[in-house]
Amino acid sequence: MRVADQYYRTIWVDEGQLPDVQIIDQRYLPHEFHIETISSYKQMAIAIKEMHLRGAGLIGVAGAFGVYLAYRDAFQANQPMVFVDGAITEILNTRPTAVNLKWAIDKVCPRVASGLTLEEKAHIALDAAKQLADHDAESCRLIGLHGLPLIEEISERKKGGVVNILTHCNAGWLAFTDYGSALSPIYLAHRKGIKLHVWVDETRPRNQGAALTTWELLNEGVPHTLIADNTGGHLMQNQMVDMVITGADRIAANGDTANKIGTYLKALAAHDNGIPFYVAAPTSTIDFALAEGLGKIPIEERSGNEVRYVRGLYNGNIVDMLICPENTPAVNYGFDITPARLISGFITEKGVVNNIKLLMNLNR
Ligand SMILES: CSC[C@H]1O[C@H](OP(=O)(O)O)[C@H](O)[C@@H]1O
Repeated sequence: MRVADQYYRTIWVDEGQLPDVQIIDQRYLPHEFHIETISSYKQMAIAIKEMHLRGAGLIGVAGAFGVYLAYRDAFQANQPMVFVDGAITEILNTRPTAVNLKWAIDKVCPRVASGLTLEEKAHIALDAAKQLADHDAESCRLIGLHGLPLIEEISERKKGGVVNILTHCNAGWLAFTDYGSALSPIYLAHRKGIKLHVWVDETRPRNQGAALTTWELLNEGVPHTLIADNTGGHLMQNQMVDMVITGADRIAANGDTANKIGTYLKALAAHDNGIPFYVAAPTSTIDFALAEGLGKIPIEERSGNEVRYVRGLYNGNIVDMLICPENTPAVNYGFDITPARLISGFITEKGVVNNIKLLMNLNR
């Protein structure tokens, strides 16, 4: 994506022998644009856990680069393989819900054959991580292509009138290496001249919608309006939403989908109002080993401080403001499960599918 006339991916390495990893540090957006240099696996594990970067696809790619850094750390400090194994387990445990993390690490690790030096292993892991980053970006580009006809169809039905799309959290460019999942078809439709408007859920507690999705849409010139999380139902009852597109962090084999907390309520409201509800995700987000999602997909619980405080700009400084009495107990479930029956279809890099059988076929 272009930011201030320069093209960026969300994660990359510069030229050179076994380079550091660069990421866009999302904690400061939309107010400041920071790039963080990641120089060790430990730093990468912290970046994933503390959400310097986030979004299922990007978490996966970052995990892959974390494996590379673990080999590089071991090579540079002359550590045994047990160090690398421990590092990989640590990276795997940073965020439990997005299955892309395991998917990516499972892709990189078998590529590193035993019998090689640690330096050679680091080079192989680096190449594998770079390939996964390219794969992630290409998958998202294809999600855009496959999702586009769904928007075009509504536009045609409305005789070129504005297509109103509601989205939750940030499933855009920032959540992947490039393009995004839910936002990818929206960007493509906008570039093709289709009139559209996006309702952006603020997405408490961390406000990925308010902070990140609005920033992305503004950058791309896509008309949008920020709404409080509780507004969607009212908009849907009043014919102000034509479709909902969200991302996903893990899709079970029956189609049950984990996504940012609050997604389920949007799906219920969409169902009640006959509004199509699509989940856009690469097939790396499908957990084919998990028969169903309800009660089975691990739900990340984060610090209650993310609920007690809200981050914002005050007098030119980024500050966290307490919004309740100090020490008020707060619970912070990061995700909820939307049952498959509420989902109209899945927009993947292999096409749009709406039933379990077709979803399973994508694994071939
Ligand atoms: C890959 S879709 C983006 C996805 O990421 C969000 O979670 P988080 O910001 O906690 O990483 C959310 O569920 C979005 O839909």
